[in-house]
Amino acid sequence: MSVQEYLEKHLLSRKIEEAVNAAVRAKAPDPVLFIAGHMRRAAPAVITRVRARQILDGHGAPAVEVEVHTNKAVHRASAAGAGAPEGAAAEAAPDAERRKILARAAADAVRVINDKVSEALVGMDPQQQAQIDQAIMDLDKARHKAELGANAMLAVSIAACKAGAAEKEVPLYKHIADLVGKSATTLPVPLITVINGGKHAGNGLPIQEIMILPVGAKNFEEAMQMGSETYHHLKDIILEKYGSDSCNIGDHGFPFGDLHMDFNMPYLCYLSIFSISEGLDLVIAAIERAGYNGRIKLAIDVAATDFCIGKKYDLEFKLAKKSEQNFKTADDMIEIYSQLCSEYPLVSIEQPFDKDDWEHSKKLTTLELCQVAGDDLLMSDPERIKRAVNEYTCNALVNQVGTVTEAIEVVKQAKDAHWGVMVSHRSGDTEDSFIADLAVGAAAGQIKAGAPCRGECLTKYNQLLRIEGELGSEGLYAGENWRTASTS
Ligand SMILES: C=C(OP(=O)(O)O)C(=O)O
Repeated sequence: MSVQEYLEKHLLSRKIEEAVNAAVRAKAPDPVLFIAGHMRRAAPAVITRVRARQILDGHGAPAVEVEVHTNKAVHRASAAGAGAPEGAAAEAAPDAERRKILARAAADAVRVINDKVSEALVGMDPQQQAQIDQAIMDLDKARHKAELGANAMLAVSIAACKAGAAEKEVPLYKHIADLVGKSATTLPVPLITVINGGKHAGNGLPIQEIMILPVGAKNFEEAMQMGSETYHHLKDIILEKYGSDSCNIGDHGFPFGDLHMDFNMPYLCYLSIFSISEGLDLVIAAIERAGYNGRIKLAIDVAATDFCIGKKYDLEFKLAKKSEQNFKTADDMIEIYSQLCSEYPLVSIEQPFDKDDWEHSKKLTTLELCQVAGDDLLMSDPERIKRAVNEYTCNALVNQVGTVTEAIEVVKQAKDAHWGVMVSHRSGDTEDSFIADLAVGAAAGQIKAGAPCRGECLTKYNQLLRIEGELGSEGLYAGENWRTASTS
């Protein structure tokens, strides 16, 4: 592009004139410096380099942090987990060894970003998210995100998205809404995890999460207040019923409790419960004690892929002693879910069957008992979503995906099918709060970001509190419309 073309493209001749007029009006003592400052701000931002480093995520595992530099500022992002997919070797390795494998993967991703990704993105306009994401994907196409790793790619994409928002001088959620083609005024209902089980905790509970949804709150701030009160009542109930050993994560993250274990334990990983209804009973008791009966609903993430053996579901997969009666068929599981939906205010079930069990997921969805959200089943993969939409295999999307553009595409796909959209964190996430802005920008209606405790979870909820404050009377809490907010 010639200098003349560049000036014309960015309307710089007019901006030079404006800068000169402003210098005259301000009686600038040094007009050249004044005009230069003006023009630096008026010049379009371009990416000048991309830098990556290794950090630790919420599991204390190696993760990749990325900085996108423009001629104006530096924008930082990170995503949970190592740079590359963990692969069978890492999955099978003992924890300490796994850390080494993940560190090597993260180091590889850092090298690729500093070298190849930086070179590919230099000179690009940070507002052109789709082009940036395409350039990242093109680098890794042949390897299906194996070279960079999905999480490292996501970190680059998010950092670029933040740079795009800064260049437009709008909040991040507004920039995302522009990319989606929506207005950004809907605050999501938080699905707040209050009990962890499955592979995420050391108790006997087979399912991964029990969550509360304060749908009866008047706004997001009240929703978080209701959620955190209930969470702390739950702690008291657990202490009364099972004793202090049951709250087994200390304030400072030590996994077996420390002197501070009476306060603010991150997740309620008590050792003594085994059944889903036992967990739900505790949460219902906490909701009642907090005085929010009827205003808080329940959700579960079964993460059933983790305990599907052959075609059966081992509800005692973490127990040494097993009984045949707790080895359930998929049809038994449908019975269990139907029973739970009739006995509790259970409004959402995530990943109720194995990742490839399309048939039973469809059977459950068709019963219309509650929202059925696909996580492993869909893998945020447009082809799998298309099939699920056609076959009505589920009716909500859990969104965890490779680049911002891909996330937006699958959200649109889900919206077009009139599905619910749940923007989700990763377990052991980093302190990046991007998904809060994504949930508002994409008008998802639902966000799942963990307990009302621990920095990596709170950073998302706190960002939503800021956004609600910023939107003022324009902000609308999804509340009872949490399933349909994304489709309006
Ligand atoms: C948050 C989740 O956990 P993970 O990051 O382990 O998939 C989930 O399964 O929804």
